[in-house]
Amino acid sequence: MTGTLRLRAVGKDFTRGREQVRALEDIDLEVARGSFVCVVGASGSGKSTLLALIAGLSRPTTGEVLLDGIPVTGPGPDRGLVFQTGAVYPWRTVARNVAFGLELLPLSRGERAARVDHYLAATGLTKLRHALPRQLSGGQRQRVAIARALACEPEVLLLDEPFGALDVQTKEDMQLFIRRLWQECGTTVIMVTHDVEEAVFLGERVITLASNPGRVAADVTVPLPGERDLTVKRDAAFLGVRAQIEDLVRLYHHDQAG
Ligand SMILES: Nc1ncnc2c1ncn2[C@@H]1O[C@H](COP(=O)(O)OP(=O)(O)OP(=O)(O)O)[C@@H](O)[C@H]1O
Repeated sequence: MTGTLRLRAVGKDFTRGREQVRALEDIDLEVARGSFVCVVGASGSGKSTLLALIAGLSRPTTGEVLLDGIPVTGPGPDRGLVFQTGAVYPWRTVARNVAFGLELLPLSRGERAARVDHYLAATGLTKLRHALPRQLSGGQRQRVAIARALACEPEVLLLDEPFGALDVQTKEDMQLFIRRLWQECGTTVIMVTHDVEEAVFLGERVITLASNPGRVAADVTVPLPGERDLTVKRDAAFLGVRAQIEDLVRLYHHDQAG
């Protein structure tokens, strides 16, 4: 089906010394174009492995990943990836960081400059365009990484704990920022986080992974309106889903420990 990301019976094994580790098993997932899906689960449940497979940085041992019906065989500009920290080039200015991925695309100089300007404005970084990453706060640096990924206008934006290293206040600012950006850009977003509150606030769907091997334990649709501000975190519906998913993460974590 067009516009959709599909994982079909995806499994991933790693070898660690003489041991075989099954990081993911039998993952079947369909993510519609333009949706916002969060992935939670205990440490080691395979969240980062799942993103790496979708990004094409790693190949599945079994099954396949399909974007618009075409198998993913490597990284590509149709999938942008942002990590927790440090994914900006320290020697490049903000604007040149945002331009980085565009240098590999068949765009004219004018088109490239217009894209950089557009995504600097969308991420509130226009005034900082000549700054170097070391002159920025952690939140600003993450916005540069997100702007750089979005500038390639990917079909899917993959975020791996992008706000995990930020203080609570900055994190909430970034949560509002990424939701607004998602609504403006219409890109599909798949975000891995440890933080269930964050997952419920941001996601239309929250997928919980179980560990050992990593597999889909639950796929919960978040019953909240599209327009959300931070006060929604105090609503009964929000607190109910949050508790439900926290229980699932705990259950499947204990499952693994036991
Ligand atoms: N390159 C690798 N070689 C061997 N084992 C690996 C490799 N990458 C991941 N693993 C194993 O696969 C499993 C899943 O790891 P992964 O990093 O995807 O989990 P995660 O849910 O993202 O964890 P965390 O929340 O701690 O980041 C773990 O058991 C991990 O040790």
